[in-house]
Amino acid sequence: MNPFVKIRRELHQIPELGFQEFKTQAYLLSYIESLPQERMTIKKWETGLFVKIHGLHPEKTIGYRTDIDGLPIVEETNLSFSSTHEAQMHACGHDFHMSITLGILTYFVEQPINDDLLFIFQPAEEGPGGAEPMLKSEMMREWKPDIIFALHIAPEYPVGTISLKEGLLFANTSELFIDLKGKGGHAAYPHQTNDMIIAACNLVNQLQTIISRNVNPLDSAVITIGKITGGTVQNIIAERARLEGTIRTLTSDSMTKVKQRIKALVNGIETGFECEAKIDFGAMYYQVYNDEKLARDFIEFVRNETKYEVIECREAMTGEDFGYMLAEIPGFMFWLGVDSLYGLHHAKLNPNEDAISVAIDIITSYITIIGNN
Ligand SMILES: CC(=O)N[C@@H](CCC[C@H](N)C(=O)O)C(=O)O
Repeated sequence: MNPFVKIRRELHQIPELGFQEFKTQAYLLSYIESLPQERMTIKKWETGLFVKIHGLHPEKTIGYRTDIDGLPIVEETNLSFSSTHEAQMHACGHDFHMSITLGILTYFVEQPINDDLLFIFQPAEEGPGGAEPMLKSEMMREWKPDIIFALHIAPEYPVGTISLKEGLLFANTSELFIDLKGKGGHAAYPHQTNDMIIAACNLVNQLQTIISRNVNPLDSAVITIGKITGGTVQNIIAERARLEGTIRTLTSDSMTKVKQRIKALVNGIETGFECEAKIDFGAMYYQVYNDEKLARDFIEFVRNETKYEVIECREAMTGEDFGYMLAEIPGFMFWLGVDSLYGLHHAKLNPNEDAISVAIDIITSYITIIGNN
């Protein structure tokens, strides 16, 4: 078996949520420390890592970033190497991202190039966000790369295909948490209460009118409420309800507008249902904006210099805190085709492992060219 497929399977078994990636960090460290250390410096950052491979005649530093966290999902793949952590799963491909990164790192330990390489193992991409604090860290100040790139698995594309575009690739995001508190009571006496289940249901419907009636239809925005909790038992009118969701917009102006409208509608719910509401916009991620020249050069490189296929895609409403790194360092992100019937964040996501060697092949060839010039 390809050693990086084996590594992927081992990492797949130990998914951990943001800033709790202790076993993951230990696994990564133990592998990286087993490689020859002469040209390598490793620094821990929270539950992540910075690993520098010193070049032969460095003129610049090339950065490559992987995320390392999992999601709170009960895995349903039935794979022999399914998650051993209860209700946690690598359902966004970060196990792939990590094993590919270790494959690239290993290659350049064995075959050094002129430039320095910085590998960034970043915690908490799914939330609350590790990229922004990592970017502000002492280590990043000292080792800041001159260019940086990363990939994300794409279940909808076949293996052997990558996909990207110049400019905007992923949306701006903001988490959304709304707590409602009213007067609960006996299920048979609704007139003596103000039911937070009814208030929450109304609010969920009203929130969608922001997308259909407040955002310019030629722009794009999404509000998803992914979780509702409230009440205690079937015959008690609920005193509390909580909505948890996320907002996605293609522009920061739309994000500001959507948030203003959410506040207005929540105020309306407070008045209409005689309750109290608290809004928390949680973590925000800046859009992923690919440097136009670097993305174009990479597209031409894969198209002309490799046996793989490039699809020039449209932007997506996914979010990625790698956007913060791209806002400060020129670079790009691309999608890696992994051909899974089930998509990202699905309990049955099962990416094709042949994509691991495809990614290692493309990226090591690309870095060899740009890192020896
Ligand atoms: C690639 C991907 O799926 N990223 C996540 C990022 C989540 C950001 C944040 N926790 C939020 O929910 O807004 C995504 O859901 O797009």
